[in-house]
Amino acid sequence: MPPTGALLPGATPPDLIRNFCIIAHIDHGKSTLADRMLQLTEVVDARQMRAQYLDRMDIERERGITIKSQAVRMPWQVREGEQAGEMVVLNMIDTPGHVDFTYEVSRSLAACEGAVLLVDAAQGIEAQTLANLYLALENDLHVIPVLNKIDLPAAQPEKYAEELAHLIGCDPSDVLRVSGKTGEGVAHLLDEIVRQIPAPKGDADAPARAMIFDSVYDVYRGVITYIRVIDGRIEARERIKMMSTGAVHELLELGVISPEPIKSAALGVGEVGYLITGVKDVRQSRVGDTVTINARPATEALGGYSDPKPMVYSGLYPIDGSDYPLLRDALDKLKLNDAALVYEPETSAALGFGFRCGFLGLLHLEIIRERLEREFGLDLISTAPNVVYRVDMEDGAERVVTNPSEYPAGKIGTVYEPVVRATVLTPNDYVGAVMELCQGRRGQLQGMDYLSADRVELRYTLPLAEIIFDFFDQLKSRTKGYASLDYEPSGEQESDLVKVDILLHGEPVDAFSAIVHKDKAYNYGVTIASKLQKLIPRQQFEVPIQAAIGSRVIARETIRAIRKDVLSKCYGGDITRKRKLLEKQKEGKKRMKMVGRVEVPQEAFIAALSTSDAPADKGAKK
Ligand SMILES: Nc1nc2c(ncn2[C@@H]2O[C@H](COP(=O)(O)OP(=O)(O)OP(=O)(O)O)[C@@H](O)[C@H]2O)c(=O)[nH]1
Repeated sequence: MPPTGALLPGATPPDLIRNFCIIAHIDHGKSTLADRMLQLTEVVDARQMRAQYLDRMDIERERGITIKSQAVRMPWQVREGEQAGEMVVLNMIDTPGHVDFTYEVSRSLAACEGAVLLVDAAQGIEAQTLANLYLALENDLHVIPVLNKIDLPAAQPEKYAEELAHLIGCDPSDVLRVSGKTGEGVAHLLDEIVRQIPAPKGDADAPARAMIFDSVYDVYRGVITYIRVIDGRIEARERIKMMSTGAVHELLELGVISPEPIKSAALGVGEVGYLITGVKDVRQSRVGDTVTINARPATEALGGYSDPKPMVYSGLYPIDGSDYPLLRDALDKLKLNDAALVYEPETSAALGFGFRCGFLGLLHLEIIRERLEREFGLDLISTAPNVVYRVDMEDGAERVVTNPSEYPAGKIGTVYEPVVRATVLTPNDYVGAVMELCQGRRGQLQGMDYLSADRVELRYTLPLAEIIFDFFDQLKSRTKGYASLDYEPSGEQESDLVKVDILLHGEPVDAFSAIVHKDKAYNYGVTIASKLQKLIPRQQFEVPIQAAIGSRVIARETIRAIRKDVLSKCYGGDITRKRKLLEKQKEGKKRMKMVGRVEVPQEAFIAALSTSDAPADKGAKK
């Protein structure tokens, strides 16, 4: 239902606009609540409604997570209170909830004046609730505390209202209660959004300034950029300018999403909408950048812009070497929609041609890999993920290492590794288990607070490298699933790191090299060596498998020699049968990779890497 009268896009007075987002821990019901709001405000009618309307990507819907934020304009007629009967425009900005996408969350928040802080009434506050709340407060947002899922038999609204009120310093009676599932309390919440969240303020006469809070590549339209107008007015058919690069673009279309795109002649102060310029790559329309009008440009960009920086690297290789060009094309396509994805060609003696790719985090890696396999039909091997190391050489040179096999030889001075500030929320009973885990991962306790009688917040500094392996799964299993985790980058620290090489018959296998802490080197070496010993078939000569730091061997396994005579079974004189067997053996050899003189089946690499691989961090889901 298109908006009417004074509420047309481009002609809505700021005091009739409310811009808000919903922030929540994963699975606390943000998408479901958003769906109910779409229905109640009648922008989507019941027939069109499908679960999680706003999550457009298939992977998002299947995994139930939100990756790309979207903004929807919802006209709402206030039902109760002083403003009853009045029409207002609510712009809801859906934010991603995972730590990998913190930068996108913070930009979405900056486009709003208020936030609905949604907490599952059966779970209470979780680590991400806190992290998101802090982000919202940093952005000066008005926060409306809301308990969701009050229809659940296990809901404890009294207890958690108390907890929430304590956290944000309000009265427990100010905590709203809704059910995204049944719709209970949602109309009241919309009224409260209008009543509590401040209207946008901006200078309507100033040169235009709009902030980009999302940008999405569309096959048919090119890049669709989501903006929030701060000052002035953006008119359709103007030429716009990106303030970070100075690039000028023709404006092909301007509009709002409600929830399908509706074209508009202009967007004024406080409005949220989209623009299309014909650029083909989201890198030309970056989240956080400021858009202005070329004819009358603003002089100062809005603050807060920063480039996304990859935190985790992994090599991606096609299992079938002839798929390499396909993989390159697929990465080129994904890049159009993902300003944070970086990659460059790399060759591995063991795995052939592939790409070293940089990601924001493990979930990002997993999503990209899954899209490559699913949307482009590729079969891939990914090497164990690693973080970015900085190495100061004794001669004063500095190296940045994104691939363990490029770890410099020679006189190494100091090695630095990235660290994160992690927040773990856990019931009291598991504090010991959590501390043990964090200490085992070289964590340093920074602080500890009781949120309520039985819930504790622990703050740790941890090396990122220790988290990207099974940390999250360990945390969950040691706390019976009760603890939650959130973390953010926090610089780097000096560390006692070494590179462990794995040698087959004296030849290093680059795909298995790893940079690990000195104390863990032995463990890594033994694990990989014994795994390979089981995976590699016997050869015609004895094959030692060694783990080494430099020239010092720290672990060794041996594959004993065997002489495999395939013809021994064919004692008869049938020459065609013999030939067939020899052919078959040749076929088998094609699937082998030669490492020095050793034949290694492709499967051995896959098996060894997939188990030493971080177990797909289930997106911090459960
Ligand atoms: N009983 C009940 N279940 C709900 C309610 N709201 C959401 N759920 C369920 O909770 C689960 C998570 O809901 P989502 O809306 O996908 O959660 P989300 O916060 O959007 O999750 P992410 O997008 O992954 O951050 C789903 O299985 C929903 O069906 C509610 O009010 N009551």
